[in-house]
Amino acid sequence: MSAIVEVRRLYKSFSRGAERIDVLMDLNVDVDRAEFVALMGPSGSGKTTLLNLIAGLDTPTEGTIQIGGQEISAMSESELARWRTRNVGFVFQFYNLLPVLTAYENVELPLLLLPLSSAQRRQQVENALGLVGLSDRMRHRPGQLSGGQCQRVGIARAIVTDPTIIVADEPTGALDAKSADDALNLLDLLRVQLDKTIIMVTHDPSAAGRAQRIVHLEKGRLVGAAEELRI
Ligand SMILES: Nc1ncnc2c1ncn2[C@@H]1O[C@H](COP(=O)(O)OP(=O)(O)OP(=O)(O)O)[C@@H](O)[C@H]1O
Repeated sequence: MSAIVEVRRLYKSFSRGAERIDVLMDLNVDVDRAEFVALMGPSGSGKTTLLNLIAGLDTPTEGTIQIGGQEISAMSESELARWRTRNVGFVFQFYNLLPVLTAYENVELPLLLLPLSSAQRRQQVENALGLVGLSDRMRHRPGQLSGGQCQRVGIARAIVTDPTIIVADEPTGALDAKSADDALNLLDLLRVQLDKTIIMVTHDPSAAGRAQRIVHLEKGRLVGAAEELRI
């Protein structure tokens, strides 16, 4: 297996007025292709910050991040935005669906940024909604769907562009046990059937247990080092 995500000597600080907050310090981590990794750690340990950096939503203070051989830490903001559109699928705790759009239209949204015909878009949206078992709910709006179904729409939207990696921030945080299980089964299906690499932040040990590897962060550093770093 080759690493698809390579994080090297990563530092991230934020400034608040004159104060500097060091959030991530000297982080090294690899994630393999088609690996499902859970990121755990106390509140404020830097999990979301790391996830955002890997997803190209923010840039490091120091260090490098390579994804699929591309050094995203060296990209300009517009390059990064273009890269994100094609390479990252996002799954959120509260789904982030637009309430006025149908399930179909919500899943179609990321495709509108790509040069595709409407027939190609339709095929990709129908495939993604089929994969999450919602072919019969395409015309429903989020308000007409359960929380579990909304998250399945969110997962369909994350996969519809056929991204390199899927990042999920507390994807089961708002779900009951059965819906959480369904969502985790789906994420695992994306890994097994479509070779997707999944990085999930979670506080829930049972959700984390569904990943192949758990990476623990504490005060901006990885704990449990050696075998977790795999470099
Ligand atoms: N844009 C920002 N500006 C200033 N400080 C920030 C910013 N983003 C995050 N931080 C700080 O960085 C630290 C880590 O935040 P982060 O959200 O990554 O933690 P987390 O481990 O995901 O926490 P939680 O489990 O509570 O979501 C916190 O102290 C937070 O206040």
